[in-house]
Amino acid sequence: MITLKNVVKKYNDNTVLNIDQLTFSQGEITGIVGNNGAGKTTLFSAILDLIQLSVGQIENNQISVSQSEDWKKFTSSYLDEKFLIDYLTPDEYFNLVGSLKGYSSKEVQEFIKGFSDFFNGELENKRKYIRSLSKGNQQKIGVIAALIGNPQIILLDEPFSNLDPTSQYRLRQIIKDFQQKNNCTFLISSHDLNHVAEACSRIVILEKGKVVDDVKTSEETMMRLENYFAI
Ligand SMILES: Nc1ncnc2c1ncn2[C@@H]1O[C@H](COP(=O)(O)OP(=O)(O)OP(=O)(O)O)[C@@H](O)[C@H]1O
Repeated sequence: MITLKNVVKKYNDNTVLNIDQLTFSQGEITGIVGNNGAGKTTLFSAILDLIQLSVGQIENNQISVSQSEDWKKFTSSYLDEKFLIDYLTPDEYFNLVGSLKGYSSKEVQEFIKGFSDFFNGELENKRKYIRSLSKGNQQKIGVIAALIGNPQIILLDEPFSNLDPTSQYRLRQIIKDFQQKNNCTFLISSHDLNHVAEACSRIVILEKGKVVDDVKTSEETMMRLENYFAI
């Protein structure tokens, strides 16, 4: 469970995140939506302790993220390609991530095999360096690497962007299946309302750093999102 209390992030006088109280419970898939600059990436960076808050506190399973590293054992994420190591091949990168989590390369390869449809024959057993792959394929590597090691909390920043439509649908299913199997918590930011409404059990709308809506996904959710964004 992740809890935010009185969280404020300012850059000079510009307040980009301002959340009184927000909780993400175990087993939820929450979609974070909002227009450009709404604060989605800032929220994720704050939860991952990649930026220092101006005010407030964030706890991940009762561990203050800014005061201990213990939450990193059960938390994983992919925000952007800076998370990758571009002079490795995809297999080398997966093995490296696996080894950090105590998995043998055989176990990692076994796990990775389960995503061969998603990789579409372009990533496994290829001698290409990550830096020479397309943005979409780089993104696939980062997202699947984030699933290695049975994490309990997974943050994905715009995981559907850069992916072709077939891969978007496959990723949606991968997320849902992984959550069901492991009862883990996903936080997913996205501009794709359709995928968010379909994959997520809860949707939080951010606007100028504030939570302006927070709903359980239902049949009306898509209409509610369209009404909000079609202003
Ligand atoms: N290092 C920084 N210095 C100053 N302002 C920043 C910095 N990082 C982010 N911001 C500002 O914080 C606000 C929120 O940005 P953020 O990237 O979190 O939005 P977002 O919802 O992820 O947007 P997008 O959908 O465009 O990716 C923006 O106004 C942005 O310009």
